[in-house]
Amino acid sequence: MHHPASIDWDSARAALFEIARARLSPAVMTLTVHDAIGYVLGRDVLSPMPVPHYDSSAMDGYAVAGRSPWTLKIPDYPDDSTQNIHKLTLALAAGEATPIFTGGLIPEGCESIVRSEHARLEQQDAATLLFSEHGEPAAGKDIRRAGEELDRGALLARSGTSVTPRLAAALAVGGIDEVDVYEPVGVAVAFSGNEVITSGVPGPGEVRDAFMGAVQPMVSTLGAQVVQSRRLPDEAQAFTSWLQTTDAPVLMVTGGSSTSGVDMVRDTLAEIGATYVFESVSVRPGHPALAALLPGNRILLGLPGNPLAAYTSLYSYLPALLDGACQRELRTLPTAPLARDTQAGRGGTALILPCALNSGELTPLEHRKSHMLTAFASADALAVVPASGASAGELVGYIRL
Ligand SMILES: Nc1nc2c(c(=O)[nH]1)N[C@H]1C(S)=C(S)[C@@H](COP(=O)(O)OP(=O)(O)OC[C@H]3O[C@@H](n4cnc5c(N)ncnc54)[C@H](O)[C@@H]3O)O[C@H]1N2
Ligand code: MOO
Repeated sequence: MHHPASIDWDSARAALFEIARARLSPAVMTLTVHDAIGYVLGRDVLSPMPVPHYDSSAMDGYAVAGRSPWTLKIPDYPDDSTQNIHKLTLALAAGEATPIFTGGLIPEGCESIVRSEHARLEQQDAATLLFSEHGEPAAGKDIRRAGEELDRGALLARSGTSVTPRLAAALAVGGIDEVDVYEPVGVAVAFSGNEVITSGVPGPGEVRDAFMGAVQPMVSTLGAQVVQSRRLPDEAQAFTSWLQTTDAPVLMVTGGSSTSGVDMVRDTLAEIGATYVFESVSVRPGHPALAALLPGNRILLGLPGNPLAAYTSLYSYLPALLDGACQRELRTLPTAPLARDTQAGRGGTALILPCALNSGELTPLEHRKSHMLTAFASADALAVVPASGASAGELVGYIRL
C-alpha cells in the first residue's frame, strides 16, 4: 500500500497559499461601500481628501481671536431648524468671538475655542462680552485640524482587506461611494458516503449527514461562495466525471480521502492528471486531508469523512487558499496560553483541538475525537498544538470560530 508523504500543518497551509496565489485570480467588481461589506477589497483605497477634511471645533462654545474679553458676534441663524448651521461663520478680528458647535467650520481669524461650560457672558451697553472662567485658552485649543488623521491620497484601506461594517463606516467618512472588491471564490462541493442519510434518525451502519447545509454557510463565513453542492456515490467513475466536468476554481470533496486504499479520491487523481499540493498532513484529526492542482488551474481540497476532521481541515486550509487567491499575506494565527498540559497527537503529530476561550485561555473540550461534533459545536476556537505538545501556560496559535 502506498503511504502518502505527510507535511506539517504550517507547510500545508503555506503550499496551498502559494498555489492559490499563482493559479487563482478572482475577478474584481465595483460595489457601493455598504454592499461591499463581507467582500475583500481588490484594490487599494486612497483617501480623496484629507481626513478630517476641514478645521472644525471639537466642542460646543465660542470661536475666539486674540485675548479676552471678547466681543460676541452672532451670525444670522436661519429660522428653519433643519438648515446646516455648521457652515455659518463670521470672520474674527482680535478681541472677537462667535458661537460655534462641535463640528462647526473654524472661522477665519479664530485661534482657539472656549467651551460653553467655561464661558461667561456679560452685557455691556450694546455689546455682549465673553469671558473665560478657565483662563486664556491655549492657541489651537479644541480645534481639530484638517488632515490630522490622514493626508489627501493616503492609504485608507489596502487591497486584500475584508470590508467590515467598521471599515465601511471609515470609508464613508472618507467620502468614498464605491470600492473594487474580489468576486468571491466559487467552491463546488461534493459529499460522498453511501452510508449517509439526510433526514431522520439513522440506524446502525448509517450516519446522518454532518455536512450538507452547514458547509455552505461556513464557506461563506470564511469568504468564499458555494456555487454547487451535490452528493456523490462512492464510486470512482462518478467522482472522476465530477472532477473533469466541474467548472469552479475550487472543488471540495468530503470523505473518500483515506489512505487505506479502499477510498476513491486518491486513485482517481493520478488518472485525471492532477498533481498533489499536499497528500497528507501531520495533524490529528485530519491527517488524510489533501489538496491537488487539477487541470484548468482548479484546486481540489479533499476533506476527510470523519466530521470533526473535515471541519478542522476546512478551517485550516480554505482561509490559506483564499489569502493566496486574494493576493494578500498568509494570515498568522493569534496566540493564547493553554489552560492545561496537552500531549501531541498519536504518532507525534500536531493536534487541532476544539477549545473554550475564557479570560484569554484556551481550555480543550471533551468529546473531540474525529467522529464527534459536540465539542466543535460549542467551541470558541480551534487550538493548534505543535507536534512537541504544549504545557499549561504555553502560547499556542488558534483559529477563532
Ligand atoms: N486503514 C485505515 N483506515 C482509516 C485511516 C487510515 O489511515 N487507515 N484513517 C482514518 C482517518 S484518520 C479518517 S479521518 C478517515 C478518513 O476517511 P475518508 O475520508 O476516506 O472518509 P470515509 O471513509 O468516507 O468516512 C469516514 C467516516 O466519516 C463518516 N462520514 C462520511 N461522510 C459523512 C457525512 N456526510 N456525515 C457524517 N459522517 C460522515 C463515515 O460514515 C465514516 O464513519 O479514515 C479513517 N480510517
Ligand atoms: O485524522 Mo482522522 O482525520 O483522525 O479523523
